[in-house]
Amino acid sequence: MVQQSISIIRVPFGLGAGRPGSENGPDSMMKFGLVKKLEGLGYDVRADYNIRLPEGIKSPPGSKMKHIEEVLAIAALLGEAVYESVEDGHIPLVLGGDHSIAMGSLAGLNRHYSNMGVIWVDAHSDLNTELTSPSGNMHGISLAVGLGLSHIKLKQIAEGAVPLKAENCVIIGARDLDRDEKAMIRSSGMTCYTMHEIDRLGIEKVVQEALRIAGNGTDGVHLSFDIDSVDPIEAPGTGTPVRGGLSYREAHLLLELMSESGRITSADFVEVNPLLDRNNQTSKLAVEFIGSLFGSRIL
Ligand SMILES: NC(=[NH2+])NCCC[C@H](N)C(=O)O
Ligand SMILES: [Mn+2]
Ligand SMILES: [Mn+2]
Repeated sequence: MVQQSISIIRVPFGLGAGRPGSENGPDSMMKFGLVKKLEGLGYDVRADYNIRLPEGIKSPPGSKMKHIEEVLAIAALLGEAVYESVEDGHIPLVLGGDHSIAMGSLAGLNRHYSNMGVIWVDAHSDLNTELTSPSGNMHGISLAVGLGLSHIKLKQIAEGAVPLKAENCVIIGARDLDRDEKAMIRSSGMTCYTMHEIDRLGIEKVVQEALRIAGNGTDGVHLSFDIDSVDPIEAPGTGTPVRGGLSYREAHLLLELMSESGRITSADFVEVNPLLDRNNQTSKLAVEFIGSLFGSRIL
């Protein structure tokens, strides 16, 4: 990380997911010592943003994509908060909430950075569009929105935001891709390290390559970390778990390497669902992982 002050942005919003609970993620991560952990690592921590849905926003029933108005309202408010905090010189740390909120992070950051790279750590690719989504859940389209592949554009969320360049985007940890998402990955020119590549190359090589690709010629690198990238044995508290994910150590090493690189300029931690968790294992794990991203080490 390049700066010394972190702005925690809580987004207690879960309507982009198919099942409730991720709206409790931010409070749960805060409860399990996130601020203390970051302060212990030497950061000045502020947690003054809490992004809530304004009253009266409700999508009309019957549309294919569910809760689209709510998702867009949250994204606009989050975009403002992220932009403000990065302009003020803080590192934005966005706590979800479901992964649809990443649209807001990407849009807001895009107003500050002129050419941003993105590393998307996820069991999924979130590259459906409103035309291809099998579920109608908005958390499955957020990266597509970032890349300008959806009808929803970043510039409707934050004025002046331009789409990400696919060649600066990298997915790590994918193992559950819908048919049209696979085609999208192939045709878009982005890089996707599925679990297969992680098995073959090792997580260290994959992360070094990802940092090189997302960092090449870019003026910022955003990490969007979906906790379902991690194996459900370690992270059961999430709405769309998929077996065969990152091990506990692989996830830590990934974040330690990102920290060491000094290239990550903002992050989302999303899809922690305390309602589905076992003894708060997943919330506690997320706090540990955020620690690794911000410099916590074994020795
Ligand atoms: N952020 C997530 N957990 N996304 C899960 C997406 C699952 C599936 N691909 C869909 O479009 O509905
Ligand atoms: Mn996701
Ligand atoms: Mn996911």
